Amino acid sequence: MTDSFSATSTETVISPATFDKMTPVIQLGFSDILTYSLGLWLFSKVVKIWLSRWRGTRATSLRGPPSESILFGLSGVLRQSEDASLLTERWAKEYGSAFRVPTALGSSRIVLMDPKAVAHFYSKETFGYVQTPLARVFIENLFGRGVLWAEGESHRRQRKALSPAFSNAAIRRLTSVFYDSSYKMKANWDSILDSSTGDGTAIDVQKWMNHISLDSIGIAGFGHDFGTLDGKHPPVVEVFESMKPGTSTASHFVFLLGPVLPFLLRLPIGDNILWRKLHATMREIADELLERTRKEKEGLLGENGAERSVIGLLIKAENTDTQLQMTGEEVMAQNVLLLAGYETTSISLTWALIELARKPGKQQKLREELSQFSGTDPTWEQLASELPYLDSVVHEVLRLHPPVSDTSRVATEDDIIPLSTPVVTTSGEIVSTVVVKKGTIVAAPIRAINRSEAFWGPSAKEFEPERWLDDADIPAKQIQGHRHILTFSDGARICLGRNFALAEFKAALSVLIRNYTFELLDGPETKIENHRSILPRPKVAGQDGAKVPLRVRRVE
Ligand code: HEM
Repeated sequence: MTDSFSATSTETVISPATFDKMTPVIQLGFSDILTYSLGLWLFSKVVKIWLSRWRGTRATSLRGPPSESILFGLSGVLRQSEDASLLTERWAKEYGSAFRVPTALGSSRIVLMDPKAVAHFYSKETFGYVQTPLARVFIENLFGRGVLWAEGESHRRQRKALSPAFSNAAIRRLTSVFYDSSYKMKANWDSILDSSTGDGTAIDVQKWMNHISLDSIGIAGFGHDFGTLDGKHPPVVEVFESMKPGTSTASHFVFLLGPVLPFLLRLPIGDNILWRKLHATMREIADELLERTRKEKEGLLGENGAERSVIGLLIKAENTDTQLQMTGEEVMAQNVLLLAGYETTSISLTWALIELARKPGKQQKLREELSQFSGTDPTWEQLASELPYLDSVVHEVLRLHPPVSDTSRVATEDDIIPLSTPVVTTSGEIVSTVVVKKGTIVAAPIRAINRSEAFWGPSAKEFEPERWLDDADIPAKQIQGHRHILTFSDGARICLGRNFALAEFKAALSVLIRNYTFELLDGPETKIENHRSILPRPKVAGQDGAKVPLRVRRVE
């Protein structure tokens, strides 16, 4: 038998040119990817139609905005829009609180702006509605098969194993970590102010909120000090800073077509390369930190701190309950905490300083509430429940600027979603339930709901912390989630770190506001834009990169 690939066979020696032709994967051009994608999509469409006819039941034919592109539906329009939540809110007014939005390649997704529907949707998280194939590939590529990736029973087990590390007792113990980071930042700012001659000085607050957030999650999450507040520049910061997703044509295509063709995410093109780099860096950090924590558990290292960290507690609990135990791979995949804890909190702190700089009266009101603490810091209990204006400011920032703007899931089975307010279908029928077929993408638009006038009244887009002190019976109270906002999501996947985030947010803000005043350089009307990063960040218009310079003065 001749081996046709053997270079020793004289009849079958393959020339370099022939070899090139035999390795088409390497030569896949953009048009090839598109052609294959369209072929696959057509095939999946035919199968879907065939399956739905075979099953017999019919989905509710919801109304919605018309498509503007055969290839991308309205995905391109939403992506280009400065604030997609305004479009969502407008469509809800026009088509009702459940409507259909055309997406790539003739597909669509159902958007729910109805409280009963949203509560029903979240109540079926991880069983009836699960991460979309695109999100699943993305999460697995980036973090591995941790709690964010898992569904159903596996998700429940991982959550239960992680929960003690986020209990009130655990967060109370971690509060000193948040203060330590905030005071390290203060020492830096004081020396910047000491060396400046003018009336206050311009400081890029976003950079410092990133430092507080990264050092805090390093110590509190993994028992490791990244040292950014001590002037260190660890590789993870470089990777985080270089993340500017969505800027190349290839990444644009992957973003728009990925929801229907998730395999595009596995190709080494566009942002996929960046995400892989981020994954490699996070994996390296998690490896190192876990190794250290394990050694400390075995008493090989004398440092304290690691055993009270989230991962430290997880490792300590290893072997204590076989039902809840995580595999080594699952513990590693909890590196998701690094990104989850870093991005969201630093963005929220930055927005708090921007909003308070826009409204100096409210900044002063907060300072007055905090003035009872001089020479001492609020305890965890005081932060949690004894400072109503601080609590209002924090929740108002989280309502107005949710770092994650929606929850998109795919139905694992046919479902009937109840509505509080009936909607009119394409045939003019009035329905108070929506029949959804298995495989349909359904979304709760967090940002649009949090900022909707229908729920929060005419001042919904304004920064008004006072609304949290007012016990008015507004429609927003029909929304579940954390304190009637969806910023931390809801249901089985509600943010595990929300109490951690709230303690850090409040501790850091209390130090900042007691010690400094903040002003936008060009006045309260300074334009703030979106900067594309892992999650969208604020930036002062015209700045190069995600910079938010504010004039900082010492409180006299
Ligand atoms: C302002 C700060 C934060 C916000 C707005 C926020 C928001 C969210 C949201 C919206 C989700 C749901 C994601 C999804 O279902 O796709 C989530 C999940 C999660 N968050 Fe947070 N988060 C914050 C801070 C934190 C912190 C500090 C940690 C940890 C230290 C953390 C850990 C997690 C984890 C582990 C999950 C996954 C939960 C699960 O899948 O069961 N988060 N967060």
